[in-house]
Amino acid sequence: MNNSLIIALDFASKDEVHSFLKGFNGESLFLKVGMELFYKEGPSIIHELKEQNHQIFLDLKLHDIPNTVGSAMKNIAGLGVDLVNVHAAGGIDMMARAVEGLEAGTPSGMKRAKCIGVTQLTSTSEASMQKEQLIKVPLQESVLHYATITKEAGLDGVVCSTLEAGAIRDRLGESFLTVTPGIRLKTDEVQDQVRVATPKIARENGASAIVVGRSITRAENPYESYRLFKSEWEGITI
Ligand SMILES: O=C(O)c1cc(=O)[nH]c(=O)n1[C@@H]1O[C@H](COP(=O)(O)O)[C@@H](O)[C@H]1O
Repeated sequence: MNNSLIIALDFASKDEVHSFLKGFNGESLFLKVGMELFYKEGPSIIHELKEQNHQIFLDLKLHDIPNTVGSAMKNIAGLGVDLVNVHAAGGIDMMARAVEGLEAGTPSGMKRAKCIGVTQLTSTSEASMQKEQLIKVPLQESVLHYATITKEAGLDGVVCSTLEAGAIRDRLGESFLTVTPGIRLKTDEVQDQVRVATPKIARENGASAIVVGRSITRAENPYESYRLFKSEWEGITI
């Protein structure tokens, strides 16, 4: 999990995923399946990707009452994915039930998926958070607070931007995961993201993993783009 580059497979169907992965020559990857793809293809896409030896982050961002999230996680656990997430705003009870559900649903002999809490989405600015969520503290404080209650609930880490990763690490320790989307190369367009940084900054700030979507999936040469992100993330000059 640590030092992973996770590719966000934000595609409309498995056909698009297959043609994307063709360019990677069977390399074992860490792939994120999100709502768009999962709501179209369901569990079959997970089974296929697992058969191809990829690690999987199932990003469904659960946020509901504790009982519903716990039961949903029990079903998700049977899919055998490596990483799942919930919204930390759902609260400590909800997050604790998510982990209980995962534990109850993980088949014996299999490792339970790691569970992380989404703090403030990387598309959220401090101004919009304060105006729309009526959270009247600096954004970093809100993220740190969500991270603290996520740990208290027994989760394995958080989703945050690279800009908060260092402070979370300092407060909650190195083993508490910081999975960071909003990653762009200097020359990339930011699009709908707000709190963005390069893979180099993510590494310098001590992020556990980076999540990269469109800069790789929509690139002219996705494999080339993947190699570029990976080398900057790992600090290797190519
Ligand atoms: O949980 C996530 O993965 C997530 C949380 C967050 O705060 N921001 C965020 O961008 N993501 C996901 O990370 C990916 C980022 O994609 P790109 O902006 O295309 O690189 C998308 O699949 C988002 O759903």
